[in-house]
Amino acid sequence: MSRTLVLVRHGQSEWNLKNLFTGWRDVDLTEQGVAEAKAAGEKLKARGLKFDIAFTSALKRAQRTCQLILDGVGQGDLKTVRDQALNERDYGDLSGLNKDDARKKWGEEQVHIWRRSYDVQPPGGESLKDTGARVWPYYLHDLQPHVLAGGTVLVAAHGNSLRALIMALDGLSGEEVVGMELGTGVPIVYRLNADSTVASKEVLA
Ligand SMILES: O=C(O)[C@H](O)COP(=O)(O)O
Repeated sequence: MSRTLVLVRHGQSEWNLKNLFTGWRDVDLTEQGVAEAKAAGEKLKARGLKFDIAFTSALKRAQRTCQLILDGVGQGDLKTVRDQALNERDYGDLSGLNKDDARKKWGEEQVHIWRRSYDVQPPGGESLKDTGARVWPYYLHDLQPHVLAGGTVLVAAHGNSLRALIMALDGLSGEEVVGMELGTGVPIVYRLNADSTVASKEVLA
């Protein structure tokens, strides 16, 4: 019984590089982002991991990361489910703005609250709580059954959709999640118990 769940934030995107709020805007990976996704595939291959199914978002930076990882582990044709439930948090009116310009306009503290707090919505956008309200049910209904059936499942998604998922998996509070940062292209390997609790977690940094 593998019961393994691998979470990977997409590689660096064009707007990560430009320091712009991205959210649901559909931007591509940079060359560095492609290299990070390939490196994630190599790390997972070195672990001997073989996936039964892959899940990704409706956004191309996550989809390309997913495909590059699958190519890297020699499973380029694996069934991959795309769903916008796994999309990045919707950054609303902040989408497309430069993060440093936003700090100058609204202050460091307000921007940090918008980016990292649990339940404060950025203007016109989703809080992490809102994001979790779509990610967690999707995990429970569509994804977790594959893991509990003994499978090995890849999820290539986004900084905040994965923060919401990890918050629930790790049982973090709204205060604890504020300090959580996910690196681009860094695989996080969970092994679950039969009762769906977490048996182990390893970050392949
Ligand atoms: O949508 C974005 O801008 C990034 O992917 C995540 O941004 P954050 O680190 O500001 O949450």
